[in-house]
Amino acid sequence: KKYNVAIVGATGKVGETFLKVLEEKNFPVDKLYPMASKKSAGINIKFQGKDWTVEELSESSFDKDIDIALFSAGGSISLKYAPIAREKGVIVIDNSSAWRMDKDVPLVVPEVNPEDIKKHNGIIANPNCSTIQAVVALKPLHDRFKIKRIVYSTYQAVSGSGVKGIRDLEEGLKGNKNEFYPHQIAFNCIPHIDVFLENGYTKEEMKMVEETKKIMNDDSLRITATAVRVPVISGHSESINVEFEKPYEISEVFSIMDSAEGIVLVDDVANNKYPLAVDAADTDPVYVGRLRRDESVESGLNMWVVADNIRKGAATNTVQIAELLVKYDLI
Ligand SMILES: O=C(O)CCCc1cccc(C(=O)O)c1C(=O)O
Repeated sequence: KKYNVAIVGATGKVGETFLKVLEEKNFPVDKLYPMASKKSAGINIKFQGKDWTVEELSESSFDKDIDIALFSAGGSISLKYAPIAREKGVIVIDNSSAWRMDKDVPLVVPEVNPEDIKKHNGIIANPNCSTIQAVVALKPLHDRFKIKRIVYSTYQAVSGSGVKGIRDLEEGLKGNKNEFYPHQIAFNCIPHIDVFLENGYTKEEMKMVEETKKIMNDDSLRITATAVRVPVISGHSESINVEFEKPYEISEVFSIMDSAEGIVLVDDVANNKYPLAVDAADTDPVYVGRLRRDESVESGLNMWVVADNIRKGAATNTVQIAELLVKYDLI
Protein backbone atom coordinates (compact mmCIF):
# COMPACT_ATOMS: atom_id res chain seq x y z
CA LYS A 1 0.00 0.00 0.00
CA LYS A 2 1.24 3.57 -0.68
CA TYR A 3 0.26 6.73 1.19
CA ASN A 4 -0.44 10.34 0.25
CA VAL A 5 1.79 12.50 2.48
CA ALA A 6 1.57 16.24 3.15
CA ILE A 7 4.63 18.10 4.41
CA VAL A 8 3.65 21.34 6.16
CA GLY A 9 6.72 23.59 6.33
CA ALA A 10 8.32 21.73 3.41
CA THR A 11 11.01 24.34 2.72
CA GLY A 12 12.29 24.72 6.30
CA LYS A 13 15.30 22.95 7.77
CA VAL A 14 13.21 20.17 9.35
CA GLY A 15 10.81 20.04 6.37
CA GLU A 16 13.59 19.37 3.88
CA THR A 17 15.01 16.72 6.25
CA PHE A 18 11.56 15.04 6.38
CA LEU A 19 11.89 14.58 2.60
CA LYS A 20 15.49 13.34 2.84
CA VAL A 21 14.60 10.75 5.51
CA LEU A 22 11.40 9.61 3.75
CA GLU A 23 13.56 8.89 0.68
CA GLU A 24 16.36 7.20 2.65
CA LYS A 25 13.85 4.93 4.39
CA ASN A 26 11.95 4.32 1.16
CA PHE A 27 8.67 5.24 2.86
CA PRO A 28 5.83 4.17 0.51
CA VAL A 29 4.64 7.57 -0.76
CA ASP A 30 2.08 7.70 -3.59
CA LYS A 31 1.41 11.45 -3.80
CA LEU A 32 3.48 14.14 -2.02
CA TYR A 33 1.82 17.44 -1.02
CA PRO A 34 4.56 19.91 0.01
CA MET A 35 2.99 22.96 1.69
CA ALA A 36 4.54 26.21 2.91
CA SER A 37 3.87 29.94 3.22
CA LYS A 38 2.97 32.12 0.22
CA LYS A 39 6.60 33.15 -0.33
CA SER A 40 7.61 29.51 -0.98
CA ALA A 41 4.57 28.60 -3.13
CA GLY A 42 5.51 27.42 -6.61
CA ILE A 43 8.96 26.10 -5.66
CA ASN A 44 9.75 22.78 -7.33
CA ILE A 45 10.77 19.85 -5.09
CA LYS A 46 12.43 16.67 -6.35
CA PHE A 47 11.30 13.63 -4.32
CA GLN A 48 11.50 9.89 -5.07
CA GLY A 49 12.48 10.70 -8.64
CA LYS A 50 9.53 12.99 -9.37
CA ASP A 51 8.89 16.74 -9.38
CA TRP A 52 6.41 18.21 -6.90
CA THR A 53 5.27 21.83 -6.57
CA VAL A 54 5.02 23.56 -3.18
CA GLU A 55 1.49 24.86 -2.58
CA GLU A 56 0.54 27.69 -0.23
CA LEU A 57 -0.95 26.29 2.99
CA SER A 58 -4.62 27.22 3.34
CA GLU A 59 -7.81 26.03 5.08
CA SER A 60 -8.69 23.98 2.00
CA SER A 61 -5.24 22.33 1.72
CA PHE A 62 -6.54 19.10 3.28
CA ASP A 63 -9.66 18.77 1.10
CA LYS A 64 -7.76 16.24 -1.01
CA ASP A 65 -7.05 12.56 -0.34
CA ILE A 66 -4.19 12.83 2.21
CA ASP A 67 -3.31 10.01 4.65
CA ILE A 68 -0.57 11.61 6.81
CA ALA A 69 0.60 15.20 7.34
CA LEU A 70 4.04 15.91 8.82
CA PHE A 71 4.09 19.39 10.38
CA SER A 72 7.13 21.53 11.15
CA ALA A 73 6.05 25.13 10.59
CA GLY A 74 5.88 26.54 14.11
CA GLY A 75 3.36 26.26 16.89
CA SER A 76 0.78 28.73 15.61
CA ILE A 77 0.48 26.95 12.24
CA SER A 78 0.09 23.62 14.07
CA LEU A 79 -2.53 25.02 16.44
CA LYS A 80 -4.61 26.33 13.52
CA TYR A 81 -4.14 23.68 10.81
CA ALA A 82 -3.68 20.36 12.66
CA PRO A 83 -7.37 20.32 13.72
CA ILE A 84 -8.45 21.20 10.15
CA ALA A 85 -6.39 18.30 8.78
CA ARG A 86 -7.67 15.92 11.48
CA GLU A 87 -11.30 16.83 10.64
CA LYS A 88 -10.60 15.67 7.08
CA GLY A 89 -9.39 12.28 8.36
CA VAL A 90 -5.66 13.09 8.02
CA ILE A 91 -3.32 11.75 10.73
CA VAL A 92 -1.07 14.64 11.82
CA ILE A 93 2.44 14.14 13.23
CA ASP A 94 3.37 17.54 14.66
CA ASN A 95 6.95 18.59 15.41
CA SER A 96 5.96 21.72 17.39
CA SER A 97 5.26 22.03 21.12
CA ALA A 98 1.67 23.12 20.45
CA TRP A 99 0.01 19.74 21.15
CA ARG A 100 2.69 17.84 23.13
CA MET A 101 1.13 18.18 26.58
CA ASP A 102 -2.48 17.75 25.40
CA LYS A 103 -3.93 14.70 27.21
CA ASP A 104 -5.54 13.41 23.97
CA VAL A 105 -2.28 13.64 22.03
CA PRO A 106 0.36 10.88 22.35
CA LEU A 107 3.95 12.19 22.66
CA VAL A 108 6.03 9.45 21.02
CA VAL A 109 9.63 8.28 20.72
CA PRO A 110 9.38 4.91 18.90
CA GLU A 111 12.23 3.28 20.88
CA VAL A 112 10.66 4.40 24.19
CA ASN A 113 6.83 4.39 24.15
CA PRO A 114 5.68 3.01 20.76
CA GLU A 115 2.41 1.64 22.20
CA ASP A 116 1.20 5.16 23.07
CA ILE A 117 0.66 5.79 19.36
CA LYS A 118 -2.40 3.47 19.49
CA LYS A 119 -4.23 6.05 21.61
CA HIS A 120 -4.05 8.79 18.97
CA ASN A 121 -7.10 10.86 18.04
CA GLY A 122 -5.72 12.19 14.78
CA ILE A 123 -2.80 14.20 16.18
CA ILE A 124 0.51 12.68 17.38
CA ALA A 125 3.22 14.97 18.80
CA ASN A 126 6.94 14.71 18.17
CA PRO A 127 8.88 15.67 21.34
CA ASN A 128 11.48 18.43 21.66
CA CYS A 129 14.87 17.39 20.20
CA SER A 130 16.72 17.57 23.54
CA THR A 131 14.06 15.40 25.19
CA ILE A 132 14.12 12.75 22.43
CA GLN A 133 17.82 11.95 22.71
CA ALA A 134 17.65 11.94 26.51
CA VAL A 135 14.74 9.50 26.86
CA VAL A 136 16.24 7.09 24.29
CA ALA A 137 19.29 6.84 26.57
CA LEU A 138 17.34 6.78 29.85
CA LYS A 139 14.46 4.40 29.10
CA PRO A 140 16.45 1.10 29.22
CA LEU A 141 18.01 2.20 32.53
CA HIS A 142 14.64 3.29 33.96
CA ASP A 143 13.18 -0.13 33.10
CA ARG A 144 16.04 -1.92 34.88
CA PHE A 145 16.97 0.34 37.83
CA LYS A 146 13.99 2.75 38.21
CA ILE A 147 15.15 6.38 37.95
CA LYS A 148 14.08 8.70 40.75
CA ARG A 149 15.91 11.91 39.77
CA ILE A 150 17.41 13.40 36.59
CA VAL A 151 19.70 16.44 36.19
CA TYR A 152 19.94 17.61 32.53
CA SER A 153 22.66 20.01 31.30
CA THR A 154 22.46 20.59 27.54
CA TYR A 155 24.90 22.03 24.99
CA GLN A 156 22.67 22.76 22.00
CA ALA A 157 23.69 23.41 18.38
CA VAL A 158 22.59 26.61 16.67
CA SER A 159 20.75 24.62 13.96
CA GLY A 160 18.07 24.14 16.63
CA SER A 161 17.14 27.76 15.89
CA GLY A 162 17.08 27.19 12.12
CA VAL A 163 18.95 29.19 9.53
CA LYS A 164 18.97 32.39 11.65
CA GLY A 165 20.94 30.72 14.41
CA ILE A 166 23.41 29.18 11.97
CA ARG A 167 23.95 32.55 10.34
CA ASP A 168 24.55 34.24 13.72
CA LEU A 169 27.37 31.80 14.44
CA GLU A 170 28.91 31.99 10.96
CA GLU A 171 28.77 35.80 10.92
CA GLY A 172 29.91 35.99 14.56
CA LEU A 173 32.98 33.91 13.76
CA LYS A 174 33.83 36.53 11.13
CA GLY A 175 33.52 39.30 13.75
CA ASN A 176 30.10 40.53 12.56
CA LYS A 177 27.51 41.41 15.18
CA ASN A 178 24.66 39.06 16.08
CA GLU A 179 21.11 39.51 14.80
CA PHE A 180 19.10 36.63 16.25
CA TYR A 181 20.41 35.57 19.68
CA PRO A 182 20.28 38.04 22.61
CA HIS A 183 24.09 37.86 22.81
CA GLN A 184 27.04 36.92 20.60
CA ILE A 185 27.10 33.14 20.16
CA ALA A 186 30.59 32.98 18.60
CA PHE A 187 33.21 32.08 21.25
CA ASN A 188 30.39 32.05 23.80
CA CYS A 189 27.81 29.91 25.65
CA ILE A 190 24.31 31.40 26.12
CA PRO A 191 22.21 29.89 29.00
CA HIS A 192 18.97 30.99 27.32
CA ILE A 193 16.98 28.83 24.85
CA ASP A 194 13.41 29.93 24.06
CA VAL A 195 11.78 32.33 26.57
CA PHE A 196 12.15 32.73 30.34
CA LEU A 197 9.20 31.66 32.52
CA GLU A 198 7.95 32.83 35.93
CA ASN A 199 10.00 30.14 37.73
CA GLY A 200 13.29 31.38 36.26
CA TYR A 201 13.57 28.39 33.91
CA THR A 202 13.41 28.73 30.13
CA LYS A 203 10.68 27.06 28.08
CA GLU A 204 13.30 24.70 26.61
CA GLU A 205 14.24 23.55 30.12
CA MET A 206 10.61 23.05 31.18
CA LYS A 207 9.89 21.14 27.92
CA MET A 208 12.59 18.63 28.93
CA VAL A 209 11.14 18.31 32.45
CA GLU A 210 7.49 17.90 31.41
CA GLU A 211 7.96 15.90 28.21
CA THR A 212 10.28 13.38 29.92
CA LYS A 213 7.58 12.59 32.52
CA LYS A 214 4.89 12.17 29.83
CA ILE A 215 6.99 9.96 27.53
CA MET A 216 8.27 7.79 30.41
CA ASN A 217 4.76 7.82 31.87
CA ASP A 218 6.08 8.59 35.36
CA ASP A 219 5.02 11.81 37.09
CA SER A 220 7.03 10.83 40.18
CA LEU A 221 10.31 11.53 38.35
CA ARG A 222 12.18 14.47 39.88
CA ILE A 223 13.85 16.41 37.06
CA THR A 224 15.76 19.67 36.66
CA ALA A 225 17.38 21.10 33.51
CA THR A 226 19.75 23.79 32.28
CA ALA A 227 19.68 24.32 28.49
CA VAL A 228 22.61 26.18 26.93
CA ARG A 229 23.29 27.35 23.36
CA VAL A 230 26.85 26.60 22.23
CA PRO A 231 28.82 27.50 19.06
CA VAL A 232 28.14 24.20 17.27
CA ILE A 233 26.25 23.91 13.96
CA SER A 234 24.86 20.35 14.17
CA GLY A 235 24.30 18.05 17.13
CA HIS A 236 23.06 18.52 20.66
CA SER A 237 25.27 17.25 23.49
CA GLU A 238 23.91 16.57 26.96
CA SER A 239 25.44 15.78 30.34
CA ILE A 240 22.85 13.65 32.19
CA ASN A 241 23.08 12.74 35.87
CA VAL A 242 20.59 10.15 37.15
CA GLU A 243 19.82 8.70 40.56
CA PHE A 244 18.27 5.21 40.67
CA GLU A 245 15.99 3.58 43.23
CA LYS A 246 17.97 0.34 42.90
CA PRO A 247 21.74 -0.36 43.21
CA TYR A 248 23.57 -1.15 39.95
CA GLU A 249 26.84 -2.48 38.57
CA ILE A 250 28.57 -0.23 36.01
CA SER A 251 29.31 -3.32 33.90
CA GLU A 252 25.57 -3.95 33.57
CA VAL A 253 24.99 -0.34 32.50
CA PHE A 254 27.58 -0.79 29.74
CA SER A 255 25.92 -4.00 28.49
CA ILE A 256 22.41 -2.45 28.62
CA MET A 257 23.57 0.61 26.64
CA ASP A 258 25.50 -1.55 24.18
CA SER A 259 22.41 -3.58 23.27
CA ALA A 260 19.63 -0.95 23.57
CA GLU A 261 17.66 0.00 20.45
CA GLY A 262 18.62 3.30 18.84
CA ILE A 263 21.79 3.70 20.94
CA VAL A 264 25.45 3.52 19.90
CA LEU A 265 27.81 3.20 22.88
CA VAL A 266 31.01 5.22 22.38
CA ASP A 267 32.92 4.80 25.61
CA ASP A 268 36.66 4.04 25.55
CA VAL A 269 38.30 6.98 27.28
CA ALA A 270 41.72 5.30 27.30
CA ASN A 271 41.65 5.91 23.56
CA ASN A 272 39.87 9.30 23.78
CA LYS A 273 36.62 7.74 22.49
CA TYR A 274 33.39 9.40 23.61
CA PRO A 275 30.36 10.84 21.71
CA LEU A 276 31.10 13.96 19.64
CA ALA A 277 28.64 16.27 17.86
CA VAL A 278 30.74 16.26 14.66
CA ASP A 279 30.47 12.45 14.56
CA ALA A 280 26.72 12.45 15.23
CA ALA A 281 25.93 15.03 12.52
CA ASP A 282 23.71 13.66 9.71
CA THR A 283 23.21 10.28 11.42
CA ASP A 284 20.24 8.84 13.36
CA PRO A 285 21.57 7.05 16.47
CA VAL A 286 21.76 8.46 19.99
CA TYR A 287 25.39 8.21 21.07
CA VAL A 288 26.14 7.45 24.74
CA GLY A 289 29.47 7.56 26.59
CA ARG A 290 31.43 8.85 29.62
CA LEU A 291 29.47 6.33 31.74
CA ARG A 292 30.69 6.54 35.31
CA ARG A 293 29.34 6.21 38.84
CA ASP A 294 28.26 9.37 40.66
CA GLU A 295 29.87 8.64 44.06
CA SER A 296 28.13 11.58 45.71
CA VAL A 297 24.79 9.72 46.06
CA GLU A 298 23.52 6.21 46.95
CA SER A 299 22.99 4.93 43.38
CA GLY A 300 24.02 7.59 40.87
CA LEU A 301 25.31 7.59 37.29
CA ASN A 302 26.75 10.20 34.91
CA MET A 303 26.62 9.98 31.11
CA TRP A 304 27.24 12.07 28.00
CA VAL A 305 24.55 11.82 25.27
CA VAL A 306 24.87 13.22 21.73
CA ALA A 307 22.56 13.18 18.70
CA ASP A 308 21.80 15.07 15.50
CA ASN A 309 19.06 17.49 16.63
CA ILE A 310 17.50 17.85 13.15
CA ARG A 311 17.47 14.13 12.34
CA LYS A 312 16.80 11.97 15.44
CA GLY A 313 15.80 15.18 17.22
CA ALA A 314 13.03 15.96 14.73
CA ALA A 315 12.74 14.57 11.18
CA THR A 316 13.83 10.95 11.65
CA ASN A 317 11.76 10.52 14.83
CA THR A 318 8.72 11.88 12.95
CA VAL A 319 9.21 9.47 10.02
CA GLN A 320 9.72 6.60 12.50
CA ILE A 321 6.31 7.51 13.97
CA ALA A 322 4.81 7.36 10.46
CA GLU A 323 6.40 3.91 10.03
CA LEU A 324 4.81 2.83 13.34
CA LEU A 325 1.37 3.87 12.01
CA VAL A 326 1.93 1.51 9.08
CA LYS A 327 3.40 -1.26 11.26
CA TYR A 328 0.45 -1.11 13.69
CA ASP A 329 -2.00 -0.93 10.79
CA LEU A 330 -3.35 2.37 12.15
CA ILE A 331 -3.53 4.02 8.72
O1 LIG B 1 16.46 25.54 19.94
C1 LIG B 1 16.68 24.31 19.98
O2 LIG B 1 17.81 23.78 19.98
C2 LIG B 1 15.49 23.37 20.01
C3 LIG B 1 14.18 24.14 20.02
C4 LIG B 1 13.22 23.58 19.00
C5 LIG B 1 12.04 24.52 18.87
C6 LIG B 1 12.25 25.80 18.33
C7 LIG B 1 11.20 26.69 18.22
C8 LIG B 1 9.92 26.34 18.65
C9 LIG B 1 9.71 25.07 19.18
C10 LIG B 1 8.33 24.72 19.60
O3 LIG B 1 7.74 23.83 18.98
O4 LIG B 1 7.85 25.27 20.62
C11 LIG B 1 10.76 24.14 19.28
C12 LIG B 1 10.51 22.77 19.85
O5 LIG B 1 10.16 22.67 21.04
O6 LIG B 1 10.61 21.77 19.08
